[in-house]
Amino acid sequence: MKNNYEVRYAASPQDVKQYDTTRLRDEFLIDNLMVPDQLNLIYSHYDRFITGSAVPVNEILKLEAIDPLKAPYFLERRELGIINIGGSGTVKVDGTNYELNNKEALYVGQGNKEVSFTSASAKEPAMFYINSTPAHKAYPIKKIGINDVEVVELGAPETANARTLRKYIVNSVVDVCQLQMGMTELKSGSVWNTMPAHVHDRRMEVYFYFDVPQDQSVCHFMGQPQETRHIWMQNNQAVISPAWSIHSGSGTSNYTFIWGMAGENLDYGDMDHCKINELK
Ligand SMILES: O=C[C@H](O)[C@@H](O)CC(=O)C(=O)O
Ligand SMILES: [Zn+2]
Repeated sequence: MKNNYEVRYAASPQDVKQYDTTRLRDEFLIDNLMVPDQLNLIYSHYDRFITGSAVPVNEILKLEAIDPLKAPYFLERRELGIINIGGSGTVKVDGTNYELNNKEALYVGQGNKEVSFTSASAKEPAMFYINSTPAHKAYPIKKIGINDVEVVELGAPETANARTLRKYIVNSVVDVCQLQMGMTELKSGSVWNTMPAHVHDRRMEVYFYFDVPQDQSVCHFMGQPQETRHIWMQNNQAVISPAWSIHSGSGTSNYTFIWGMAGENLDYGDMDHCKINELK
């Protein structure tokens, strides 16, 4: 089965100011992830960042070189990060199997030719979330288990932003060209992520919201700090955050999200924080 893909162009903040709800969602919201037996990819012109998912149920899903890459295979000039948010599954890279349980990750460096995805059980399929960025060097494949991540506790219950941040694919854990990925889990009773908000004009970012309880939702905030907009996000949806945009959210309950970044540097802490009482 062929990989499905969609291309999204980059937009200037001056243009985005004029967007209505539909246009904002068309440009930035990704709402076709985690579809059973499909491998779906969204190619963004922001840092040529690809967001995708593979949910193998009855089929083996293979990562293919989509047309915009003009490459013989997907990773010819790219690196790849995968985090499994479903049941146990396997990522096979050039003949070697890597088992990924729930919330385990795999970094696959440039130059690997064949990548495929399978689930251990069709009843509880693996749900592979995928990020990929251009790469200039071939770094080794590395599995990142739950004990390999760097953990940071952030926020407080009083400000409804108590959360655990887990850095999976950052350069202190695995050698990478430009991709960074991690997961942030909101504590029960806390709803705000990335507040105080920040921007990093050096890097774009994609947020993927999951483990959102049934009938609950997350309101994602984007835009320049003094010109914000919001997008209501449902479970298993992602949103592209341009380098000029804040990326923060508030839920009607707690939830978890995966963040992925790419761009100019690998310094996770390089952010320009926005004063909460100056946001508009
Ligand atoms: O640049 C860093 C990213 O926006 C996220 O890692 C922030 C985040 O998960 C949080 O504060 O909750
Ligand atoms: Zn950020």
